[in-house]
Amino acid sequence: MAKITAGVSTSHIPAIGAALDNGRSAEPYWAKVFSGFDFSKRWIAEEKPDVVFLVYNDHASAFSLEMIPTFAIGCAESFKPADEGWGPRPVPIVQGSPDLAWHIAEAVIQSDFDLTIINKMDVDHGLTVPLSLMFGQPEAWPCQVIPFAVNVVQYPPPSGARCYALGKAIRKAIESFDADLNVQIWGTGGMSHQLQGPRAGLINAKFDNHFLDLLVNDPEAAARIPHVEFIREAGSEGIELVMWLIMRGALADTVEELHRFYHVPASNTAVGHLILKNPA
Ligand SMILES: O=C(O)c1ccc(O)c(O)c1
Repeated sequence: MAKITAGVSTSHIPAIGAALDNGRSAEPYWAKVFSGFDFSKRWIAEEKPDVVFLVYNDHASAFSLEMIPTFAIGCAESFKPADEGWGPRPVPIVQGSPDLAWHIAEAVIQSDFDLTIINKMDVDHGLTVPLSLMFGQPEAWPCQVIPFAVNVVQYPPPSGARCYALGKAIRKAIESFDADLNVQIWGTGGMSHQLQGPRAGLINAKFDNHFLDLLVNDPEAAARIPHVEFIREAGSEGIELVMWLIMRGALADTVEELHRFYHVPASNTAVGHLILKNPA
């Protein structure tokens, strides 16, 4: 059977992708950001996941105000990097995992979570920046990826509790897939940031670190945080942290924290990163 061996969370700031793509990652400002992923790159090279189930949000690249799925699963054979206004990122095409994705869609929809099935989609920085942070700049991404897009852009986003429960349904679905696959689940976005209005630039390190602690050790409490608290404490885009709850819901109640990194600033946000190992 397929197994979820680990969860990874990371912010997905577009300027990180631009720093890598434009050869600026050694500059002192960016070197500090990338240093938080040195352990992670060594770790994942040994772990060699077959598939990453990657929870992220689209930034009006594949979707728009014309179409806003709350939860959308990518079932295609492959996904091209999106053109976000300055040409597609020079990163490999993402290879999907259609058989597993369709199995998850069937199991999760029949567990009463209504997913939108996506058979054609370009993927933006929300998905490609986490891949770059974890794998660097390879010729081809070393594993298959199932993109799982969550609406955290247009009100109303799903609650943290709903996301946490969805993670549990995703875990059941993956672990009932009859193939010997090493699967990781990643939750991306966050941490505190607000990109517009009088509070633009808001960073709340105390809230972010408390959220990291809760996510690892008391995920039920993290799942009870209401939208208004995320937005008040972590800024309007801090709501992206509900995506980390999908990742956490898909792991065991007790996990081992293998790695943690927290750094301010990267562009307008705090960078948070966790690697959580599922018990064997
Ligand atoms: O400019 C920024 O800091 C920033 C951060 C995260 C995002 O997802 C984004 O679209 C922009």
